[in-house]
Amino acid sequence: MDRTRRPVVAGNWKMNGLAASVSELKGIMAGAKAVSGKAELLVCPPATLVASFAKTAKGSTVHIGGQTCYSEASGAFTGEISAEMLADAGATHVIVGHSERRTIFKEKDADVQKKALAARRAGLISIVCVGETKEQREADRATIIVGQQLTGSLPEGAKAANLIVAYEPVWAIGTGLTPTPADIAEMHNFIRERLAARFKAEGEEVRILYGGSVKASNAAELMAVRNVDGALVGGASLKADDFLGIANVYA
Ligand SMILES: O=C(CO)COP(=O)(O)O
Repeated sequence: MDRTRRPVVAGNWKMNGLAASVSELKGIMAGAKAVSGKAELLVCPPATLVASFAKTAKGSTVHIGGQTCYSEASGAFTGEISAEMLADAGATHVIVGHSERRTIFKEKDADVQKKALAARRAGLISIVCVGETKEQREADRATIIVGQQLTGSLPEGAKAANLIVAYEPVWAIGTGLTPTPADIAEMHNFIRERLAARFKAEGEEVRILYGGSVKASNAAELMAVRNVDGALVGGASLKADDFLGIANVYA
């Protein structure tokens, strides 16, 4: 397993979770001790829970993040939440450019890049998501698409301390399907090369997460792939036991 970079196991709760879900966060905090020192744990609940979760997790080894942010710091943008607001609520990270944001909310690479820059302005670490659709992979265009997304979405001058990349093939999200370890290795190596070409030494240090149907039963195999520096987990992050089953790969 590649341990030159500190792994991150991140949970993206998507539009799931109510106040009572703090019990799952507490369960994650209790189990986090086994992996602390070896991997970073991050929970990204819906925006309504960021402040309370950050308060609950304060002093623990579990970080709290947002799932998106707007590029402006404040103003007449009804319904939006800025990176500064997430930071003020206690978040340390924010996911940007998730495929659901790109598809359902029509976010373009340029929007994602602005959000990543906003995250940096606010002192947050951005997790920039990229990934191809099934049709694009079948047409042998997966690396072309991911290359374009990286070019358009990553902020200039990124440092490993404020950027994480997540490779999430759209067809693997919530489907139970995953690429083969060989396909993941090929894509993560490609992303690493692009990061190194653009950000030089910093690009070698940026963590590259894999996301898409990660669960406890496949985590060991997927996390063992070269240049896979952790996981971005959807469905299996909602229950503490499931999430810890993945994180424990690094225990
Ligand atoms: O979209 C994801 C994480 O951001 C992955 O979701 P699943 O783990 O449910 O496939």
